[in-house]
Order: sequence, then structure tokens, then C-alpha cells
Amino acid sequence: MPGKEISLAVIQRLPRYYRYLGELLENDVVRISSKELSERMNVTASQIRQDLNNFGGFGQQGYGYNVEYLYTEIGKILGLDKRYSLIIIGAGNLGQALANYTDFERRGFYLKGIFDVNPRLEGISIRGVEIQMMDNLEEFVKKNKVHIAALTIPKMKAPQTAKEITDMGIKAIWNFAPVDLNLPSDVIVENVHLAESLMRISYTLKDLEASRESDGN
Ligand SMILES: NC(=O)c1ccc[n+]([C@@H]2O[C@H](COP(=O)([O-])OP(=O)(O)OC[C@H]3O[C@@H](n4cnc5c(N)ncnc54)[C@H](O)[C@@H]3O)[C@@H](O)[C@H]2O)c1
Repeated sequence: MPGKEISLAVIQRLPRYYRYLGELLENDVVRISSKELSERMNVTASQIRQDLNNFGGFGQQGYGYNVEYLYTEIGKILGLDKRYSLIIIGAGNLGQALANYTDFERRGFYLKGIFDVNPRLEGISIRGVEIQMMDNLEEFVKKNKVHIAALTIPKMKAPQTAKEITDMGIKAIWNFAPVDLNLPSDVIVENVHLAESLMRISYTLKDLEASRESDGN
């Protein structure tokens, strides 16, 4: 529904709906009720109805949701019917692991370039994409539309490099460096701070262990 304001909380839940619906499609499931979907996803049926009603209610009384239709519509809302070009800056452990992951293409994200400062990496090819030196980046960005840059460089280098690449015109950064980037508000920054996820696990584990100990287990 163009123009309708959808809350960020709902948007953040959409990729999970999309993943579940994709799995249902792969298993040739044509339709699903909010109750069945809620059992699979372990959320309440009313949450599902509320969330999906934001988009004009794809569900029909007594029929449930048409899986393919819902999958396609959520894909459109997430912009997944589009193609995006992605570059990776920093071809170390994480950068190479990302570059080797093929599933991004299935979602419309195409790896177009990999950049590093280490001359020993120059010319090494990962899935047909050669690692180039950072000196080439500006020229590359002028010649090729780059939608997203994944930043997989040391945290000390990340803020400055992020500033330089946004000055070159890149407007979305997928930041894996454990540092805040503080860029202009028109730049999209998605932080993937793996250590912070681990800390959240640590917090929950700590509580779990404490309650086990107090139970005498
Ligand atoms: N490896 C992981 O599993 C992991 C997990 C969480 C977070 N991270 C974060 O991701 C980043 C990369 O981690 P890594 O393990 O791949 O490190 P790494 O040392 O293996 O790789 C970093 C790469 O960045 C390059 N580099 C350094 N400065 C650069 C610059 N200015 N421009 C372009 N390239 C530059 C280096 O030459 C190197 O190839 C770090 O910030 C790290 O904290 C990594």
C-alpha cells in the first residue's frame, strides 16, 4: 500500500515472515492459516494478523493466506524484487567468507567488487570477482553503480573509510566493524555486531545458569 506508514517493528519482522513463507513455497504449500503460521513461527496468530493487515490484509476469512502471493508482496515491500550491487571492503577472513556466500544473489544482492589495501591479495579471485586495491575504488564507483558496501576492515580504519566511500556516493553501508560510524542521516548504516549478539547470549546464559544453581542442579 503505497504511502502507508508501517512501523519499524513490523518492518523488522518482515524478513522472518519472508523466510518462513519461502520455506513453505519450497515445500509446495499453497495456503496457510494465521494459526498454522503462528505455530510454525512461534508468535501469536493475532500478531500475524495485525502485522499482515498492514499491507491490506492478504488473508481471506476461512481460506488463510495465499503463500506465494504473500511471499511476493512481502518481497516487494522489502525491495527484494530489485537487484542491488554489493561491494566488499576488506578481503580478510570475514570479507572472504561473505564473498564466498552465494545465497545473497538469490535475494537480489550481486557481488560486483572486492577491495583491500594489502597488495598480496590483489588479483585473487573469489567466485569470479577479483580483489582490487582500494586505489581503484573511486574510479570503480564512477563507472559502476554501487548500492551497498560491506565494511569488513579493522575497526580503527572503519570510520574514515566509511566517510570516504560515502563521499564517493555510496549510500548504504553494511558495517561489520565493531564501531559506530556517525555518517550523515541520508546514509543507510546497518550494523552487524556479532560480538554484541554473543553478549546477549551471555546475558541469557548467565541467568539460566544462576537459576539452575539456585534449583540445586
Ligand atoms: N572474522 C570474524 O568472524 C569477525 C566477526 C565479527 C566482527 N568482525 C569484524 O570484521 C572486521 C574484519 O575482521 P576480519 O577477521 O576479516 O579481519 P582480517 O584482519 O582478516 O581482515 C581485514 C582486512 O581488511 C584489510 N584492510 C585494512 N585496512 C583497510 C582499509 N583501510 N581499506 C580496505 N581494506 C583494509 C586488511 O588488509 C585485511 O585484509 C573487523 O572489524 C572485525 O572486528 C570479524
